Amino acid sequence: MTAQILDGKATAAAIKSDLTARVAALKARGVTPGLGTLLVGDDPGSRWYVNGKHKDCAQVGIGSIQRELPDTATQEEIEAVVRELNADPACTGYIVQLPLPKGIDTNRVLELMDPAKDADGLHPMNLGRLVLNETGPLPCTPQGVVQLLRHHGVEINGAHVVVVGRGVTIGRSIPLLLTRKSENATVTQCHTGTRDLAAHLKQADIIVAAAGVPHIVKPEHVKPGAAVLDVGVSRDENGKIVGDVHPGVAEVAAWISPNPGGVGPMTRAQLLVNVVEAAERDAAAVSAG
Ligand SMILES: Nc1nc(=O)c2c([nH]1)NC[C@@H]1CN(c3ccc(C(=O)N[C@@H](CCC(=O)O)C(=O)O)cc3)C=[N+]21
Repeated sequence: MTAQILDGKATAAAIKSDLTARVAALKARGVTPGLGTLLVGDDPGSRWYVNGKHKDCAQVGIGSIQRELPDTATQEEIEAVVRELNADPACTGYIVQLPLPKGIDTNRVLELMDPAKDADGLHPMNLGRLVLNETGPLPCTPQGVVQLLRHHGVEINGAHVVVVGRGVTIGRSIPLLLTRKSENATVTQCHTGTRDLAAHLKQADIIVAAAGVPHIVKPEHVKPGAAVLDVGVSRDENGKIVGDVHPGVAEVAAWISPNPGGVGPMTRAQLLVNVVEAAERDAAAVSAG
């Protein structure tokens, strides 16, 4: 058996085509969504990601506001730019590219962001809204995983999902999304304190591998017919991506997300969704008010 591909590139393209129409409708009402990014320092990887986000914006008609600071920037200088983005009417949503340089209090920066402009869905207010089943921006990588499964018709309702990892970008919040009534999954969260990871993985209908440990999910861990999502991004000595999922898993699973070409493009698409939905909420409030 060879697994079917959970094609993140194609799914992200479909989402972007839907967004293009919604952005045009917003513009017709006089609202232009604009994504801001704040990049601190010049890590080539971070710069590549940020540039990719602005390319995506150009494709769907979203405006771009690019802010940069040197890696010597102080806490105060970073916070000053955050305040400017909060106040800038052209910036309807933004992200502070992570990680920030050593010595910067990242949580203090993130908490200063206007939650209504939080394109990452990682502001404590928005994570709290998710817990309370209120509407708001959703964390991009977890929502990208959910959309990738939905788009390919993989049954989430009633499925047993095993998440490997408890990092802030996905592991900690994906169980919140998957256990909503609209998804209705049963979730087991595994992490470095888990006693028998292999036994948990073997029970899974869906595996979300987000540990950042190369090839931690091996073919013998996977129940035949499972769906396996590879969220891990490690690099080998040539800079090539090595995921959390061993390539041999494709012979056991029914569905597998390639890496690259799986969850990464979906994360980027969801960022645009958050920006457009925030602008749509604003536009609706203006019409109502
Ligand atoms: N505030 C903030 N928000 C983020 O969302 C955020 C961040 N900081 N810091 C860094 C991580 C990383 N990240 C990725 C997004 C897209 C791909 C992506 O599209 N990857 C492609 C290509 C990968 C390649 O070839 O190098 C793929 O998977 O096909 C990867 C990684 C967002 N991040």
